[in-house]
Amino acid sequence: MMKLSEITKVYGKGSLEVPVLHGVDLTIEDGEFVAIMGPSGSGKSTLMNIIGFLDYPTSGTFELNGEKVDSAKESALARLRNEHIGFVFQQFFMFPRDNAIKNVASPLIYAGVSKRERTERAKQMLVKVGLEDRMKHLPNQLSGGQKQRVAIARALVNNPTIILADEPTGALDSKTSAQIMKLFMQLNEEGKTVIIVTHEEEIAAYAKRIITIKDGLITDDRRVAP
Ligand SMILES: Nc1ncnc2c1ncn2[C@@H]1O[C@H](COP(=O)(O)OP(=O)(O)OP(=O)(O)O)[C@@H](O)[C@H]1O
Repeated sequence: MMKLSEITKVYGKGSLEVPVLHGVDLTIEDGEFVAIMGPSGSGKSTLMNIIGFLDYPTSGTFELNGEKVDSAKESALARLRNEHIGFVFQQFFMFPRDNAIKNVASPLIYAGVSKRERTERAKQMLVKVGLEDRMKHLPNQLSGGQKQRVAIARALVNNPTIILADEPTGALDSKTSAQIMKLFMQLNEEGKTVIIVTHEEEIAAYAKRIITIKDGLITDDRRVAP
C-alpha cells in the first residue's frame, strides 16, 4: 500500500521557484488499477516521479507498506525502486543495438543476476507479453506496439509489485493502444498494482479508479464500476 499525505513539490529556488504539487493526499492499495488524468502541466509526471521514487517531495509524508520513505537516502530510494517498481514510458527507451532479450534482461545486470538466468527470465517475460516470435529482433525491427511490449516485459523482469506507466500509449495508434491496455488489465488481474498517467479518456477507461489532478491538487477520485 502507498500512502501519500500532504505532498508538495516546488521546483527551483528563490525567485525561480515553481510550485507544482500543493498538498496531495492519495492512498493506493495493492492490486489497484489507477489512471491519473489531468491537463498538461497539472503535475501528473511530477506525482508519478514521486510515487516511483525517482524524485523527492518538497514536504509531506510518503509511506510504502507502512514504512516511511519520504526522507530515505538516495541509495535506499534506488533499492525501493528496483524492488517495487517497473517503469513504462511513452518513448520506450531501448538500447538500439540490443535485441529484445537483451533489452528485457538489462535491469537484471544491476541486480547481479547471472547471464544464463537473465536470458531465461527475459525469455519468459517476452512470452508473457506475446512476443515469443520476436525475441531476437532489434528495436528498429519491431513495430511501436511490439516495442512497448518489450518495454513492459523489461518492467516486469524484476518481478515488481507496482507497474508505473507514463503515457504508455502516447506514441501508438488506437488499435495498438487497446492491445497494450488489455495487457495492463491482464497484469492487474494477475495481482500487479498498475498506475498509468494519461490525458486520454479512452485509455483511462481501462482502469478501475480514475484520479483527476488540476493545478497540483486532486480534484476528482472515482472508482469505475466493473
Ligand atoms: N525540473 C523542473 N524544474 C522546473 N519546473 C518543472 C520541472 N519539471 C516540471 N516543471 C513544471 O512543473 C509543472 C508540472 O509539470 P508535469 O510534467 O508534472 O506536468 P504534467 O501534468 O505531467 O504535464 P504533461 O501532461 O504536459 O506531461 C509544469 O509547469 C512544468 O513546467
